[in-house]
Amino acid sequence: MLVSDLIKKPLVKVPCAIIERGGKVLAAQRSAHGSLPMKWEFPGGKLEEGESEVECLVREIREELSVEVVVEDRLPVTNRDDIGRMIQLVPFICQLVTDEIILTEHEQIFWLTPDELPALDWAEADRDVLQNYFEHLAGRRIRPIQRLNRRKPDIFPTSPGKIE
Ligand SMILES: Nc1nc2c([nH]c(=O)n2[C@@H]2O[C@H](COP(=O)(O)OP(=O)(O)OP(=O)(O)O)[C@@H](O)[C@H]2O)c(=O)[nH]1
Repeated sequence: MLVSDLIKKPLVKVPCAIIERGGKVLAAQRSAHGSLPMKWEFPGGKLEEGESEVECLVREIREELSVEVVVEDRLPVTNRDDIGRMIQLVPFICQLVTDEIILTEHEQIFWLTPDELPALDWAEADRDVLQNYFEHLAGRRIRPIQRLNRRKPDIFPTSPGKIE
C-alpha cells in the first residue's frame, strides 16, 4: 500500500448543473485565471457548511449566471484527485426557470446539443459526468417504449371482491 493511500485528503463536494433548454445543454468556459483555466465545465461550486447540495447549486447558479433553475435528477458523482483535496462533482440535471443569463465568472457559455458536447475541452472530471449524462439520456429514450409495452394496469389489482 502506498503512503498516499493512507493519508485521507479532505473531500470537497461540488454540485454542478447540467442545464437543459429546448434539447440543448449549457456548457460554461472557466476564466483564464484560477484553476483549470479556459476549460469547459458545468456551472456550480463548492458546498458550504450547513447547505444541502440543491441549496448550494441554486445559490451558485444565481451567483454565476443570474438565473433560477429547477433541480431535477441527481447523476452519479465523479471524483478528481487534486493537490491536497479530492474534488467530488455532484451533477444535477436542471431546467431554466428565468431567461436572461448574465455571466459573472465564466468566460463564455455555449448552448449545445448533447452530440456536440464532447468536442469541447472539458475539465478532466467532466468527461465522466458527460458519460453518465449520455447514459441518463439513453435511459430517458428507453423509458417511454417500456411504458408503451407495459400491460394496462389492473383497475382491480387481484379480484375486485364485492363492491358494496
Ligand atoms: N463548478 C464546477 N467545478 C468543477 C467542474 N469540474 C471540476 O473539476 N471542477 C473543479 O471543482 C472546483 C469547483 O470550485 P469553484 O467552482 O468554487 O471554483 P474555484 O475556481 O473558486 O475553485 P478553486 O479555486 O478552489 O479551484 C474547482 O476546483 C474546479 O476546477 C465542473 O464541471 N463544475
